[in-house]
Amino acid sequence: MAKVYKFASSEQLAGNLGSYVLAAQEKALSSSDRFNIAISGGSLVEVLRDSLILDKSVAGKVNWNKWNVFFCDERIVPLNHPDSNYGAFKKHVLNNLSPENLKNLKVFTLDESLVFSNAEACEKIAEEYESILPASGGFDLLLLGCGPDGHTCSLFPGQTHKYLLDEKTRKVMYCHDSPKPPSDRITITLPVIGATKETAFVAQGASKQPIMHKIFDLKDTSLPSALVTQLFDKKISWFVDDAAFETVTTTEYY
Ligand SMILES: O=C1O[C@H](COP(=O)(O)O)[C@@H](O)[C@H](O)[C@H]1O
Repeated sequence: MAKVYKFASSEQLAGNLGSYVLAAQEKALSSSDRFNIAISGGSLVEVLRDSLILDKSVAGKVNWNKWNVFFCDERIVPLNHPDSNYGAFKKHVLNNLSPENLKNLKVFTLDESLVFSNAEACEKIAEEYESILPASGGFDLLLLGCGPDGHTCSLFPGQTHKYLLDEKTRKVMYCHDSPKPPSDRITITLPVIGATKETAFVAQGASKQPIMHKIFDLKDTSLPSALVTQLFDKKISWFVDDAAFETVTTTEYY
């Protein structure tokens, strides 16, 4: 069964998510020199700032110099564009770190020189990103968001984007015609999530109530966030707040 951790406030959620990330960091560094983590964009980035920078009980224990940071999905825009997931992470997290913490921190972004070209270039961005993912063992931790339509990473529900969920071998895919702008994106695939040691979703706020009901009460696995939870349940944790989970009645978390 997947685990659901529910909190009354966003501060509590952030602190507990921070402790969860630290535990994954320690576990990884007990057998490796580097901690391989992939993060999402959207609302998650500000939660990361609250967890890893502003929560002082967590901040001092983050071993940034041993982190390899990747992106679960990225929008194909320049890295300084307001829609860039890297750009958001830089603004909210990296810009708040000291030069000492940044020395050996590695952040893996898409190849910006190919941005704003044609579909062929977008495919190339996906191929190149796939080639720089951790070679063996996969990720230690993925941090995922969940959109109001049930998408996670840039895995969207519906027939048009089924090719992304159906992918069995590629690790990174070009997502075209995204229903949420910007239209061109890259995303990790289900095989990558399946090979990851632990995965946490974060969902906060009343706007997430309808989708939480569909994922947990209705168990609508046509929704990528529900599908990921069903497929990899034992390795999945959800960090939610009371507002997002207010209308969820089940305690059977897959
Ligand atoms: O477009 C995206 O949206 C999802 C969900 O974002 P949220 O703001 O609704 O939490 C995000 O996880 C993904 O990385 C991003 O590209």
